[in-house]
Amino acid sequence: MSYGKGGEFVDNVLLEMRMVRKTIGKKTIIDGLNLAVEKGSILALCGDNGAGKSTILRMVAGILELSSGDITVNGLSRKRDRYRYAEIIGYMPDDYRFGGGLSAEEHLAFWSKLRKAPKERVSELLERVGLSDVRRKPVSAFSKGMRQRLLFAQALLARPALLVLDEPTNGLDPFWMETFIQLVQSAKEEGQSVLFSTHQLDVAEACADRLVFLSGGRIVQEGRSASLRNLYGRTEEAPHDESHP
Ligand SMILES: Nc1ncnc2c1ncn2[C@@H]1O[C@H](COP(=O)(O)OP(=O)(O)OP(=O)(O)O)[C@@H](O)[C@H]1O
Repeated sequence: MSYGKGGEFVDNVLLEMRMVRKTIGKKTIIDGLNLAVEKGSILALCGDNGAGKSTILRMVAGILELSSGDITVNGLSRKRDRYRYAEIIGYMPDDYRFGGGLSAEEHLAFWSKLRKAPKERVSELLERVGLSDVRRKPVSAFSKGMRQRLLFAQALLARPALLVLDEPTNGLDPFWMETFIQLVQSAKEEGQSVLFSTHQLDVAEACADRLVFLSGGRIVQEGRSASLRNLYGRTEEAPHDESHP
């Protein structure tokens, strides 16, 4: 990585957050955050409940306003190039209410139209996340893990340069957790970058190039070492997800 004259990251940086602050009422949630994700790399945001992970990801995804600072992706500013900026990001929220009694296939088809993704992508992704057999079932009948896999598929639809995933392995059983790791690694091999939040340090260590630990809206530690686990982390048991291919 190299730096420009103004101290800015240049060359291989895809996502850059500069002095990003978020306040809600009198509360400072994110406090002057600087963070960069290199092209073709995977960064895991770790930290306890309330550390600010979801807030950061929502700001990067463009669905939550910044109080100050700016975010750029591939040189496009969130403030100035709002629409083009949004097009290069695939976002998986941590909580999404599927409504309307639609099936998995109908949801993905709807999102693929919005993102102008080719039709074939729908069946390809349903297959990849193991939902082909239940494609016509209403999502309201899905387990948490199955809904997570569908949300992950929608983030992948348009092959975005940046995947922003909020707690993507939450609710996945060990099989699908392992599959998730393989899928983000293939995304990386195809040149995509990934920014995801997790409480599961095993997952972060298995697939991320860099782990960033947050506390109170600030970065408190970063690196690639398993020893960080002893300082800041806990590994949680994976809940049961019945649906295997
Ligand atoms: N709309 C809001 N109004 C007030 N406070 C908020 C709001 N949204 C988030 N916060 C606060 O901001 C802080 C960071 O929340 P955030 O959801 O980003 O944390 P997190 O690291 O994602 O937590 P978790 O691991 O529990 O998902 C928390 O103290 C939370 O209570």
